Amino acid sequence: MHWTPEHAQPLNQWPEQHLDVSSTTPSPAHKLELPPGGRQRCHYAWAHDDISALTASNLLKRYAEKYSGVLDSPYERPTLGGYGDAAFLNGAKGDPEPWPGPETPYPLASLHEGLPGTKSGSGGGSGGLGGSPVLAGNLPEPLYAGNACGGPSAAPEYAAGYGGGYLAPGYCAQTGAALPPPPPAALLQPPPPPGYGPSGSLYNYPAGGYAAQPGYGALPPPPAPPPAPYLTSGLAAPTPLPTPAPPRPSPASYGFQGVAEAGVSLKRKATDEGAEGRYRKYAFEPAKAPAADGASYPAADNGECRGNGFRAKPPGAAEEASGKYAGGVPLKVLGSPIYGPQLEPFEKFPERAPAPAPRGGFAVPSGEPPKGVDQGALELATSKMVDCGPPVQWADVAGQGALKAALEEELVWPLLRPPAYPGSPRPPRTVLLFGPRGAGKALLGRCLATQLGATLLRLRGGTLVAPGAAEGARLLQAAFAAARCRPPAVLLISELDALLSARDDGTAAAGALQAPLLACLDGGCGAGADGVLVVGTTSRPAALDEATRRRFALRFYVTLPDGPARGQILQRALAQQGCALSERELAALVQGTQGFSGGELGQLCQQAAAGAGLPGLQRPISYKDVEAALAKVGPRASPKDLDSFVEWDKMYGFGH
Ligand SMILES: Nc1ncnc2c1ncn2[C@@H]1O[C@H](COP(=O)(O)OP(=O)(O)OP(=O)(O)O)[C@@H](O)[C@H]1O
Ligand SMILES: [Mg+2]
Repeated sequence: MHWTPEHAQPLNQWPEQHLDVSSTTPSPAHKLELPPGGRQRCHYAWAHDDISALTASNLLKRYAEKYSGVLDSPYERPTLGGYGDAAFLNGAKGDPEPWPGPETPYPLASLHEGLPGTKSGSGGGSGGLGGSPVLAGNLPEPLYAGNACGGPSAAPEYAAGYGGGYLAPGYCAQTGAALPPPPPAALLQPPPPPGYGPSGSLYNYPAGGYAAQPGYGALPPPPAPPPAPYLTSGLAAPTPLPTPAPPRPSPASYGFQGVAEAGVSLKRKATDEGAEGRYRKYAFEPAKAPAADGASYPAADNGECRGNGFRAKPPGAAEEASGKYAGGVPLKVLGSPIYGPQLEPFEKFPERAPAPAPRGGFAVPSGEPPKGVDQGALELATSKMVDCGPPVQWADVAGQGALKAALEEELVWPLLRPPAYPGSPRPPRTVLLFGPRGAGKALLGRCLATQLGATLLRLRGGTLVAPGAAEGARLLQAAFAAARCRPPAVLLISELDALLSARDDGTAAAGALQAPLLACLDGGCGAGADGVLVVGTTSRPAALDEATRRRFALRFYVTLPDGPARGQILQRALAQQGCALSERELAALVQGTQGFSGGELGQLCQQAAAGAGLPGLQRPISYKDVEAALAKVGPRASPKDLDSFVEWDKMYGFGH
């Protein structure tokens, strides 16, 4: 029999049409056995016990010819998802269990294997990853086992059926004596075509997933086809190999599979520096503008004060940034380059570009001035509390990778995303950041405002307490009202503890502001106050009573910077002073500043500058100046303090 065009059926049709391998008519008994809808099985069963060895041998030949036709036809590699519909195993579609016939069904795998573009022991045209036992052997176990075939792995079946003899054991039991002697083992297990073999780059999937596929385009042109020893009649092998599947876009998420499979929380995977992929954006980037604590920022509310990156680019900002940091010490501990989009706002957006429309659950239609709020206090709050500082990106915060990831995942994304379904839980509107002084709590609050595209309003507990309880309460209410007027808004209340309990300085109003604060938190962040996020910060979390604590839906510990983060903060701070230390000096400095907060590191550099006579610009800061400053500036948080933060975090914090 020769191949004719009719043999060139698409792969997805041949099981229907060519699995009917019976050369005999089914007996009535067989017809009786027909299970409903089990046509495939029955065809197979007829062939099972009716055909002779000779017929089987002919069939083998015939199949080989048909395959040669199939191989000439255009080949399309189905996607993995296609397995669901085309799952065949031992001729039984969609049935993971072997056919329960009286004898073992013919394992057609012995015919199919080694043929590119066919699926072992199956039809359905699924010549995908699991189709070839050669490939299957290279697949990581979970991937292959997870396909829709659901049956026993093809590789063992192949070995048993194919390696054990030319025909399947089930068949040999009947008429084995009549069969010709099996060909040599080398012929029975032909070498796989190039690209399909264990070392082929095309399907040689690493255990870790799909990372870094070189792409099909990089493959060399397929060489001459291998001989076809599996064709007993000596038929010529199909000349061209099937055209390799078109380049498959390698999804970025593939690289992440390993992490997910490891069963580790993604946010914990956010290593601080040098993190690849998605967390790369958390890598520290020298600031484009001094990120001083907010008090120094102009308070004018000219409509450009959203910390969202849409402010006008200051003239020469880019040049200044590059020039300023060009002389910086190249530091090995520095993270990988910042994630692209995070860098863009300054450079890309035109002057006075409109602020992005509030999105998701953080959106409110309008900022109507709330009734009953003192108009004077509202104006005061608006003019004095709105922070017009530069935007702070995640990369502007050195270290704190896990915390940044947690804030983004548990706060920013839920606030920005629209609710998944009506009635889905409201995203949190309050977050407490606690930790040693200068650890970067306020910096993170500003960063949150930037990420949310929100107006930032800042107030300090100490400032509210100073003028007395009544005035403090009035300002507090005005601040919440001003935030509600300008949604989306982030209201950053530093030194929260000052409002709650008597302090060492014996301020009279301390404690008296607790009730107004709770009322504002309930009203300002309750059901009717969409579009406002309250960020409270404190270095004395133990001063918070339960009522206040409960008002903050999320509570995160802001730790002191670790070594690499200290190096980054120091390098930036020193670069701002025109100082470039050698790598060795910087490493020594990092070592010597253990326990310093970010704020204290900034003070250290200022002290060094003062020692060098700056800003009189007598000479650049040297390592000796910094060393001398170390004698004057030291860490304030004691190990005992740090322990108490850890304890409080364990009891009331959310961990990260
Ligand atoms: N991780 C950091 N990366 C870069 N700069 C930092 C970091 N942590 C702190 N700083 C800098 O240290 C200074 C103090 O930070 P910040 O005001 O955010 O600390 P804080 O935790 O709010 O302190 P406090 O408890 O006194 O209010 C700021 O200039 C800030 O830019
Ligand atoms: Mg602060």
